Amino acid sequence: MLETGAIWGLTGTTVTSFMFFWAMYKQYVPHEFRAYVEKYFHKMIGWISYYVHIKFTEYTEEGLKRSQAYDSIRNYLASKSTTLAKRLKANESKNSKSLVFSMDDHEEIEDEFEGVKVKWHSNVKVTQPQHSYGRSISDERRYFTLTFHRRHRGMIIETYLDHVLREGKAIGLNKRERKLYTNNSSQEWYPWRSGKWSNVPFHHPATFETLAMDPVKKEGIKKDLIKFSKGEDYYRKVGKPWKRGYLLFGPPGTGKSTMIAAIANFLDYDVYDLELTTVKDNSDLKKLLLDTKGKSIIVIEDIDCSLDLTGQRKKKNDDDEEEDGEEKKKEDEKKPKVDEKQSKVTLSGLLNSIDGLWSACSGEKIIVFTTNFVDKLDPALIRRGRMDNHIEMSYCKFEAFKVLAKNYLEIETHELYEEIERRLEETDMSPADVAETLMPKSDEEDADICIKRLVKTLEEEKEKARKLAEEEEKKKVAKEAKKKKKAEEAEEKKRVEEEKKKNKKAEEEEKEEKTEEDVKKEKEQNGDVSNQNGCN
Ligand SMILES: Nc1ncnc2c1ncn2[C@@H]1O[C@H](COP(=O)(O)OP(=O)(O)OP(=O)(O)O)[C@@H](O)[C@H]1O
Ligand SMILES: [Mg+2]
Repeated sequence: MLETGAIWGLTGTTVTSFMFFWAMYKQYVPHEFRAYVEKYFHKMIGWISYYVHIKFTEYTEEGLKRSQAYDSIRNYLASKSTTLAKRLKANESKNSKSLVFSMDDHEEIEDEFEGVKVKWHSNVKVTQPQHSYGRSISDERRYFTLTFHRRHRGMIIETYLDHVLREGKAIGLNKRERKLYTNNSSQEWYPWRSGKWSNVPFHHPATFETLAMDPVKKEGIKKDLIKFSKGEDYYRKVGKPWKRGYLLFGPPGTGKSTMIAAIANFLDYDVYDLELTTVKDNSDLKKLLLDTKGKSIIVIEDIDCSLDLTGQRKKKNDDDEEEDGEEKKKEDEKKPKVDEKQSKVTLSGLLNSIDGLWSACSGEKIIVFTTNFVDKLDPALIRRGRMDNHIEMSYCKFEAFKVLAKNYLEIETHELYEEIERRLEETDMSPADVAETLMPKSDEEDADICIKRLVKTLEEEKEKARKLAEEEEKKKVAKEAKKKKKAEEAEEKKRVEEEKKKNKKAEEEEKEEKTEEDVKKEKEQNGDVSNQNGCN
């Protein structure tokens, strides 16, 4: 019998030799040849092994779309790994108050279901490094492998996997930390990363309760959202993809972005903030949208500025527009220009991405466009069916003011409310400006001071608006006078031209008459001469 020392010695030698050969293999066998060897090695193992392996990759469809099955499995395994795995990964939780553990890369855990044991292995494959601007960066592709005895194949595929996916999804929904995604703008540095999202936790405090707008309109929107979020069967029945488009339009500071945050909080959805100007082309846009999950809001802010999506503008057929031509040109020059080199997304590309065939992938989605200038948009972009619900966010009126006063000052009534109501009807002030005026600027400022400040501001705003209107009126009158003068000058010019023409014609006719008379006289003279000659 071998002694313990001898066994350790033997084992040590075997391990050392193995490590030596492994290092030699890795160093000297070329990469292509290794892939070849590994392929046949796996084939051989398959012939003799009793075990079945199933691979679940992080991205599906040629790496275009994040796999929901992978995410569910990760959640399921994370719930098991705290007790079963030896190596864990720790991340901060939702509120950064505690830690969340998950299975580390290259770690293995065993699970048991209905008396059957299976093994899960987490893998990561690092792609060949890509070189850009002198940097060498590689991409990591993760996947899980499930291993089980082949005699349980039926049960595992039909029952166990269903159980894992269902549990994982439920855990995911429970623990879900909502995210705000934004598309990567660093394509120049990492070109292969274009078409990908990066994210941060979404903690916007806006809710429908704090949103200042007409309560009837607000209720309507809430009902619409609830109907949509519960409408899976209905959408299937009518044969429509489960998505809904919202167009939010109105002047700056009227709460369009705040409304998006309120919708996200109301439905518990993620937000994908799509910056169109950094999307390379239509195909990149498709990739990005394919990589979005269900229960999400896809937002394109200031769609009129994002790209030249205004389609055919109104044809100029108006005198006024001709007059304004130069002013408009100047204004256009002032506007920031979209970098055409950077983004080649077209209107048709965007339309296709909103409701092309593949846009119906991966669950319910809300698409929101915001704009300050709804008239500038191509009608095709905002037609019902694409943008189903058009919501105007307007200047602050009394109902909206009451919400703001309640939020900012915690008051529901005040003796100046009537005056404020009247003044708000007379003045166009955005909720953002009203909110800023209402906000106490120091501990000494109470509700009364803030309300009085608002009344004063409204008065000033009214005066400002009056002066502006006067100036506008003056400009209009000057413009009219200029137009009239121009028309009169043109009329005068026309009259002079016609007069000239008339005179010229008269002169010519006179000349012609004279010539005829001369000819006649000449003839007569000639006749006289010949008669005299004849007589002689
Ligand atoms: N309707 C509103 N209810 C509550 N707060 C509002 C409302 N509108 C504006 N605000 C306040 O004003 C700020 C600016 O509003 P927001 O960014 O939503 O305006 P916007 O319409 O998106 O403007 P822009 O057109 O410039 O993007 C918000 O942070 C919020 O505090
Ligand atoms: Mg905004």
